[in-house]
Amino acid sequence: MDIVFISELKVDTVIGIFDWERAHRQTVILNVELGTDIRAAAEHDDISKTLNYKAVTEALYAFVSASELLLIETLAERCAAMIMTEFDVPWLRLSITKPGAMRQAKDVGVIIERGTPSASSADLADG
Ligand SMILES: Nc1nc2c(c(=O)[nH]1)N=C([C@H](O)[C@@H](O)CO)CN2
Repeated sequence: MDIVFISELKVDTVIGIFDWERAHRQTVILNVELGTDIRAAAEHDDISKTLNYKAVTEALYAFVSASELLLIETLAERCAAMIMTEFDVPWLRLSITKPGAMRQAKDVGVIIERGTPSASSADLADG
């Protein structure tokens, strides 16, 4: 399995359990690794044969920006479901951090992995 990734996507959104957090947008940072197979795109040098990171980034940005959730857990699950459904991704690892949420810590957040890493027929043939 190959991976297309998006690193340190910054989005301002309404997120948090406290009253003040409902009134001010805060920055969250997302990192996403998307399971895919890049070989057909590489062979044909063709964007239509791969997972277009521009399309995923724009969809993720719009989704997070429009959300108004309490927990980063909920946001992570919903982002994962959206990406897997809309982009037909069989496996992903996604982290969301909320820098500055805890002044004692540089960063806090969650990391989730969802789906099953796919082995292509070529992988299986490679042994
Ligand atoms: N596991 C979590 N813990 C906490 C969350 C969260 O979303 N997941 N959120 C908060 C507050 O909103 C916090 O960010 C404010 O400082 C606290 N703990």
